[in-house]
Amino acid sequence: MSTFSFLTKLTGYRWGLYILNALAWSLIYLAPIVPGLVTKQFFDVLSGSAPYRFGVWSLIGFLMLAALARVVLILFGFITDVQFRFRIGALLRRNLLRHVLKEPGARAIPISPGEAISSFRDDVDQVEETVSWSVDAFGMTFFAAVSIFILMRINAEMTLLVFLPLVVVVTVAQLSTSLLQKYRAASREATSQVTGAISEMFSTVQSIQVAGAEDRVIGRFSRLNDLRREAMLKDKLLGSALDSIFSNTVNFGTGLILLLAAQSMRSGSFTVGDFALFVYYLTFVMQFIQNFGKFMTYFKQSAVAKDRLTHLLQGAPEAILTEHHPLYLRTAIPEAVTAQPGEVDLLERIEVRGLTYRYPESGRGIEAVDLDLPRGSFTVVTGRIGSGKTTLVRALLGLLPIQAGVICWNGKPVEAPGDFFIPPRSAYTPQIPRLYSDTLANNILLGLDAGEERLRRAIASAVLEPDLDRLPHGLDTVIGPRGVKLSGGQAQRTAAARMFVRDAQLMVVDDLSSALDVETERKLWERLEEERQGAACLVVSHRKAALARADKIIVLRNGRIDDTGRLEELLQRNEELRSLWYREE
Ligand SMILES: Nc1ncnc2c1ncn2[C@@H]1O[C@H](COP(=O)(O)OP(=O)(O)OP(=O)(O)O)[C@@H](O)[C@H]1O
Repeated sequence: MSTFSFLTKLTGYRWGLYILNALAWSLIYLAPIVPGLVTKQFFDVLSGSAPYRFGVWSLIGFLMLAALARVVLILFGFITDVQFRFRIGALLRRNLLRHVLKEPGARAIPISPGEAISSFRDDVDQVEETVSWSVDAFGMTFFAAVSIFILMRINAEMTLLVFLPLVVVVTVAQLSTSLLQKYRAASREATSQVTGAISEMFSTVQSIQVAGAEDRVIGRFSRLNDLRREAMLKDKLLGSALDSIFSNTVNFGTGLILLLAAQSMRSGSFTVGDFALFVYYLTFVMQFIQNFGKFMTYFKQSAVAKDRLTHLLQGAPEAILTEHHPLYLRTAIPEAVTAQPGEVDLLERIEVRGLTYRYPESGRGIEAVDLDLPRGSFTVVTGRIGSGKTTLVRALLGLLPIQAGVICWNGKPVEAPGDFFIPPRSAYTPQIPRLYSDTLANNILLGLDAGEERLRRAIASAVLEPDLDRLPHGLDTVIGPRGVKLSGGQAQRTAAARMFVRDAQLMVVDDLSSALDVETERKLWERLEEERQGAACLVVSHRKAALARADKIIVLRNGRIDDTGRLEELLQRNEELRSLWYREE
């Protein structure tokens, strides 16, 4: 999509407001035409070149009125401008965020969070700025056309001399914009790198300290800042050089006009009023030239911004960015519709055939995995480190975009696993849980309206009660980055409680071994058995307590199924399982 059609589609979100805005700004830019003519009349009256029609005070009154009208118009123009640009900026951010949230977890954003924040903030601002400046371009062009017409009628030769610099400036700007575009992209990139580095440093403070890497990290940060300074300097220098060319070319034109006007006035072909009109309009023409150049620069810069925003889409159609959706600025945002237990198709059986996902970066992952998860089953996926266990559960749940294979729920193919495998159909305890700076209860519920009893049951199933007693405010203790820091095991059990409270029909648990000692693990599986009410469990584990309980064990090796069966059979015939089992011992 070209930058022009991108901006047009975005503008189309609020055509009415845009037209109102363009109208307001066109009037604001056209407004000086009237005081210009009044000024001309004023001087012609004073110098006796025009008949005395209005008194001097009426002329002053006209000028005041024109100024007042312009002030009111500018006020109106600012209101329409702010209303319009806020809406298109918000739409762009909304569409991007929605796309990011819909992507499978592993593909959410192709850059660091810091860089993504930069892009959401600066690139969207840039696009907003360009669309907003387009109305100024219209207004200024109208003004230029009308004033040229009036001035040409007075003195065509001099008028050309006023507008000649314009052609020069526009040409220079056009020639240098590709260079400016390059510098702008480099400076944005360098800024993102710095923001990204800050975000990485803050999130890994402990690792940096443990590794004694402070000096190296600061050194790298300093190098990134140097690169940014260089890139910003080039960008700003070229921008300012262009600005200065714009204004000085016009100043040069002004000088020429003054010389020519003096000569014609002496010869009597040019009145004082004409002179006043030329000088008066010239100020605005200067503004037009500078601002038009600025608009063209913005336009080029928004091409860079658009490319960076498109990069965040990771190959999805660009049209996503400009899709029209409600923003709910004045009305309440509708509640998200989530299915309740009992409203979804009750699980009978999940069948997975040929599930394949290979990480593009390493070429490793899983290949042609088949899986059957009947209602009430307890399936354990096991294998060595790196055999593909996590990849398998994440691909099944739609957290990785599967490259081949089909997943069926009760015989019906699941089109978008990421949207489908959510509570109350499924719930998941990942290997590395994320906790938020909020109370323990809110971390478990995450907005779910579950009631005290269900929450207590989930905590018991996750064997989290002993930890609860030790927290200063129990369930109301603030945990996470800004609160009490939980141990790795406690964090994982909190994540398990988060899964249990959702009463899902498929429960997926990725390796709880670091969260549980042998005794606690036994308790957890026992309580799960009592509470799960027929839910199917898919558990990644190499621990005996889980393997011994499994209806079926799936042994993965190098991303493929090595064998499947019950523990006793596999211990007899599968070398891989035997080595895992006895290593545990
Ligand atoms: N983000 C990634 N990018 C590239 N390769 C990856 C990525 N994540 C995992 N892999 C590779 O894919 C393979 C399977 O990884 P996976 O995490 O599924 O193994 P696992 O059996 O769950 O290991 P563990 O027991 O350590 O959890 C490994 O060889 C790993 O190196």
